[in-house]
Amino acid sequence: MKITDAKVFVGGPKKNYVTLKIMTDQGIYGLGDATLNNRETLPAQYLQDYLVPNLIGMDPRNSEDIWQYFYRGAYFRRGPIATAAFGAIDMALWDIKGKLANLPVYQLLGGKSREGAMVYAHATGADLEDLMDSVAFYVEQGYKAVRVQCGIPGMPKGYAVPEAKGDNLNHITDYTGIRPKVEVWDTDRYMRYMPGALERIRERFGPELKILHDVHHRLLPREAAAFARAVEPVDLYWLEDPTPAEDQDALRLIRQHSTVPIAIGEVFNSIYDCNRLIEQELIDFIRVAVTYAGGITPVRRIVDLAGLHHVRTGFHGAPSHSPICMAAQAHLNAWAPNFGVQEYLVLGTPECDALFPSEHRMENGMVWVSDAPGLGVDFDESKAARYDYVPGSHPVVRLEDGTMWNY
Ligand SMILES: O=C(O)[C@@H](O)[C@H](O)[C@H](O)CO
Ligand SMILES: [Mg+2]
Repeated sequence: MKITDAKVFVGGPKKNYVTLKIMTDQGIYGLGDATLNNRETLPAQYLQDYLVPNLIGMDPRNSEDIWQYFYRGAYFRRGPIATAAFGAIDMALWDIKGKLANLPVYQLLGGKSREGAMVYAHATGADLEDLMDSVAFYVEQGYKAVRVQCGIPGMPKGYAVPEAKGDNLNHITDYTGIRPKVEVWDTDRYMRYMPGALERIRERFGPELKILHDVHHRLLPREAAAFARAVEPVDLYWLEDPTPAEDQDALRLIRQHSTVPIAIGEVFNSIYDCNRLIEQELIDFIRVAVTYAGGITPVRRIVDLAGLHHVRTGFHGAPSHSPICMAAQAHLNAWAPNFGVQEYLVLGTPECDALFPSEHRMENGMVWVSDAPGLGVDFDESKAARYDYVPGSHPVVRLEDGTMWNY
């Protein structure tokens, strides 16, 4: 069996999805997602210029060797542009493998450990009252877990939250131009306000709701330890990205002062970003994405390593991932013995569903994986032609005096 060709598409409904389609001499094709949020053209270019020409003629069944060939073959290792491109290839090869075997990918991983996989929604609010409405909206739809973020009084231009009340959809990446919007951050205001706000959410929604909160890497280690201690009474499901991702030792200080579960990893792109945190049991949830971390092959290894150390999965699911990445994660979630939760934002516009037809379903706060062979997502090329690349950007954040800070 041989790969005969591969095509890269960039575009989508209000998104720049990077979709890879690998064709074979047996008529079977595979699909992968290389969307690197707000830098989408770069993995596309890497695929087109280097990886696709080398793929042609390879046996698509050898997904492990192909992954190693590109990873080691690059000489310069890791980095999200490369791993997003490798990730798309790897997803497409698992898709082909499943179609060849006439089995859904979760069967190739070891079958189902559960039926539905719990997801968490993003509730956001310009202020706490607005956030409460947003949480109620998701609870009414049956979500069991909700991430909560709201504006901080006195802090201008928010915190990855809407500026206007009632605008509760998460659209962090802005497609009105290449120059990022600037948010303003004030740690003191956040530290004073947010623990009490989280307690009010717990009081209003009761003990059952799983409440998650994302700090977006903005606290220094001592501040994060103090914050984690302050939110202990809230009984959070997780506290996400409390400190800048590069300083892994920062998490040790948090551990010494609090038992709040820590989730990290959405900006990681290899097992080498995860292994110390997992082995030293400094985290409770690993948040890699199948696209950014290089595909199903390496992420399965991360999941197995995590399982040895009681670390559960909580894969990234921001709207920048196409339905193909979300499908790959749905298969891993169905299998993983140490599954925790899956982040889920409403992608399912009619336009997106038409471009990526599938039988994967979201109901009652759970994802129900498709039983179709392979990843179970198709791609309608005839509809892809109507979407072009639209320059966009992720916001940046500065302190009030102008100092650049961590998003
Ligand atoms: O946990 C999340 O989904 C967020 O941290 C987003 O990934 C981030 O704002 C990038 O848009
Ligand atoms: Mg996050």
